[in-house]
Amino acid sequence: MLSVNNAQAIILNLAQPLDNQRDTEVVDLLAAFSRILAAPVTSSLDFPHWDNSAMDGYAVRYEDVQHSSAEQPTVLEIIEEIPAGYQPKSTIGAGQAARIFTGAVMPAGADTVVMQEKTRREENRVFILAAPQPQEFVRYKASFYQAGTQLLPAGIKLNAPEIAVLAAAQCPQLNVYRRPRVAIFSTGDELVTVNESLQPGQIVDSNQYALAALVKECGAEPLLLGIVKDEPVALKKVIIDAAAIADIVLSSGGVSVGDYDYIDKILESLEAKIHIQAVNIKPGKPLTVATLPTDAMNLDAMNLDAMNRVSTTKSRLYFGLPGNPASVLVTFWRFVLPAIKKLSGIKEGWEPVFLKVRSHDELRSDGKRETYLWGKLHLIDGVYEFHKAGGSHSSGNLINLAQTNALAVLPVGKTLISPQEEVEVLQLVTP
Ligand SMILES: Nc1nc2c(c(=O)[nH]1)N[C@H]1C(S)=C(S)[C@@H](COP(=O)(O)OP(=O)(O)OC[C@H]3O[C@@H](n4cnc5c(N)ncnc54)[C@H](O)[C@@H]3O)O[C@H]1N2
Ligand code: MOO
Ligand SMILES: [Mg+2]
Repeated sequence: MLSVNNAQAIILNLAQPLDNQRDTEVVDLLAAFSRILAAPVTSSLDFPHWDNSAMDGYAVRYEDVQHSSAEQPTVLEIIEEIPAGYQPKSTIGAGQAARIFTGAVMPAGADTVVMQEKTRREENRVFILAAPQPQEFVRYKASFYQAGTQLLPAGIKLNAPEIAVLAAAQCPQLNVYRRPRVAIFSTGDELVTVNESLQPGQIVDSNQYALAALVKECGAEPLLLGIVKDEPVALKKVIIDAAAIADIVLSSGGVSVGDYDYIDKILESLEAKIHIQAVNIKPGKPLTVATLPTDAMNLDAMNLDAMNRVSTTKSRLYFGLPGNPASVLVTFWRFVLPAIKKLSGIKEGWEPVFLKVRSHDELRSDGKRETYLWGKLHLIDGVYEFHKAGGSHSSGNLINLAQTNALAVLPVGKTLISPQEEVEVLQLVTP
């Protein structure tokens, strides 16, 4: 059976980034938070914009003060006071200084700032009580960034530091990738919505909610197509509809070997190319990954409103996730999330990041499949420790996944991780 790593490689190869021309939109700076920059940004401003002081003190000529000490202070005449936001008028000559404040423009002639604490003031004279370093406490024009060079590259996520940089560079609007559109539907005759009363044999379609939340969490737009019966005609229609409006299609259920598991057969009838049908992972083994040829499905003939057509790419990535609720979450985190990241325009860092931590509990697997156990990372004296969730780790049990934030991984062949032993974990929620 296909290993988890090989499955990940196949999926990342299939996921193609949005187009950096067509699949973009212009948004205001504040709305750009957590979006993906679609075009590099260059500024015509230097940073700092001009030489300025890093301290409250005195702007001096280094050559005047280089031999100063508490015993033999240098005495300078103060010829100007320069607060922040003020353009200095005079040039500092031999034996002269300017009173200056943090962030204020350096006056011509001065090359060094002496911090206030190393001076003594007597009316319009200042006593320099210690020799500074040459150019000390001057933040030189363009020493942080040079105008005309690249300020930010395309394909990065705009977090608080990038938003601040863009504000400083006076970029009120940004060109970002549009959010990837992810169609979601659930399959199963036993499923009802949260509002419907449960009849014998029925359960609530929790997967749709789980997937909607996961898709939102990674910055994509969920398109909810509801519950579809285990019925080939209805399933075929929803797959065609989903492919017409989304970049990625996610279904849950119907991918195993049961008589009512139709997904793979319908994909074949739509001339989809099935790349993966099973992965050596627990939970989540019967995972289907396919590409849907949009032209073969005759989407154009469906007379869809051009605005509803989201992409001119020749195929859609389809994930038929296994129906068990724990399998849906685990396969999303392990396989779908990297694909959405790559599609979203992010340039790198698509793969999941594993941390090596200490396990608080004994972790067991039959060693046959790469096994994921859910639990919580606790910080103990600054070191992360994995605490396995109590209760059943059946893929049908959703309840004890609540309030977890990590998945511990037991590789194939590993049947036991003892308490205090090291384990690799996938961190799910940033603490
Ligand atoms: N003979 C075999 N049977 C099964 C195998 C196998 O290899 N041979 N694999 C098992 C594994 S592993 C998994 S995982 C499941 C996958 O099943 P399907 O993808 O076909 O999903 P369903 O049969 O439709 O449902 C499975 C299970 O999940 C519940 N479910 C389905 N959808 C939802 C939903 N939207 N919200 C909440 N719960 C849902 C459903 O009621 C079933 O209990 O196959 C095993 N069988
Ligand atoms: O692979 Mo299934 O998700 O173990 O139950
Ligand atoms: Mg089934």
